[in-house]
Amino acid sequence: MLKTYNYATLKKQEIDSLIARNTDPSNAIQEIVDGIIQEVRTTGDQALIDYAQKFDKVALNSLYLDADAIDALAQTIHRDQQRALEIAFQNIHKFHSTQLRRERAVETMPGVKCWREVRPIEKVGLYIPGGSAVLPSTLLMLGVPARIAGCKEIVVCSPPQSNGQINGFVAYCLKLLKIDRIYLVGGAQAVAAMAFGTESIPKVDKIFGPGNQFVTKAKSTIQSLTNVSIDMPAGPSEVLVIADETANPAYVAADLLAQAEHGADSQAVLVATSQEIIDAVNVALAEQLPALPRRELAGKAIENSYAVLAADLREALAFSNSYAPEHLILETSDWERHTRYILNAGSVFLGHLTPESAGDYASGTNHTLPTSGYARSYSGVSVDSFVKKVTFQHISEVGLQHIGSTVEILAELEGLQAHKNAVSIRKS
Ligand SMILES: NC(=O)c1ccc[n+]([C@@H]2O[C@H](COP(=O)([O-])OP(=O)(O)OC[C@H]3O[C@@H](n4cnc5c(N)ncnc54)[C@H](O)[C@@H]3O)[C@@H](O)[C@H]2O)c1
Ligand SMILES: N[C@H](CO)Cc1c[nH]c[nH+]1
Ligand SMILES: [Zn+2]
Repeated sequence: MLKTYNYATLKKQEIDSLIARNTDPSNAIQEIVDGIIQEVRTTGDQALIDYAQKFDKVALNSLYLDADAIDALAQTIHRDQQRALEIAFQNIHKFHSTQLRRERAVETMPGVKCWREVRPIEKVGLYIPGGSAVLPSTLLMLGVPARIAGCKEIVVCSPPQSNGQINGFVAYCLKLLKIDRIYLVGGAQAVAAMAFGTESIPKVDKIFGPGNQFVTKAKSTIQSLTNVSIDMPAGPSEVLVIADETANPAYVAADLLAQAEHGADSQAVLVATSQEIIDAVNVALAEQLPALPRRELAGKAIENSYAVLAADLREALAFSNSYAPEHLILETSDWERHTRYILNAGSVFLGHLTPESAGDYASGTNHTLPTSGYARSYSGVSVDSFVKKVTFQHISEVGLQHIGSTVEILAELEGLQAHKNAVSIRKS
């Protein structure tokens, strides 16, 4: 049952506390993660083997699986499952391949030509979650844009299963992506291994992928310790559903539960334009929850979530913009008039027949998205995340005549004589 707040009577402080999530007020997660990073830096592979034993309850013989092992595992899945993964792969590929666009060169002054060229990030590390559920779909969401961008080295880490293997679905996705090795390492230790390198695991330039609070904290921490960057903070899943009187309460409840089942720390927020809708969704939640295999996790997430009563869709969107959800669902027939008011959201799902699960798996958009309010400033993963854009310029003799004195004056007013000389010497 979702606890209800009335938007009209909420004070700023109350809104601030409602929209806060996954904070680490006592620094407990930071301390654990700092310890893990330190251990991986000093003892490398041995730390990874020890943590696999401690957290994943596996005694690893090898830290990775190679092409033969991946081939064998990929063959264990059914043809219809292979086909579903292939369709997801193709749709993600179709959507992401439009993202690599060439920009035109610009002549800012006669003879002064500037342009940008796209270059792939050479070495990328992909983290595929595997704690409470193994997510082969995440491998497609990260691997497809990495391949389109042309990244040379793709390092993949995922926690080992209890038999020291990965599942056949992950193996099949590796084959679709033509990746022939996977490291059996999870959690903060996987992030540390890819950030610093170990005897077995290569150091990368950028680390991608979602994960629990340990993974997310490790990603934010390694940025201050290395020159390795990250895609974004992509932590426990969250959804905010806006529903008006046209919404089907059963659909709304199903969408809330779909994200709630990721884990107890997921959030599923309902913003509705009447108390009747909230009541009907609560009834639907009570009907649907008991039938779910992951009802315990989903139930805990629903307990940690809430509903907000808004006067109308504009007010509902005002709350949503403050919350900045990873996923925003507009369960209203009137969505077209309102999309322009959406300012902060990772990925948006419009109308009654667009379940968020479609974006999680197969419609084509990426499911690696900013959480915890970071949708205010970060985009989800795309091909852009895997490339840099390098600027170039060329100045001709005519160009130097046009721009030369401007640069000389600006260098002089900053008191940088050598900068001025670099122009003057070419003019004389
Ligand atoms: N934002 C996104 O784009 C997005 C996408 C997919 C999934 N997700 C989220 O990713 C998360 C995946 O989490 P998960 O736990 O299932 O898998 P995970 O792979 O992120 O974490 C599992 C690992 O966590 C480590 N760990 C577990 N308990 C620990 C402890 N007490 N101390 C230190 N390390 C510990 C272990 O090494 C374990 O291998 C979920 O919260 C899901 O909602 C987010
Ligand atoms: N909803 C998750 C992102 O928060 C992605 C996912 C993978 N599998 C199922 N769902
Ligand atoms: Zn999901």
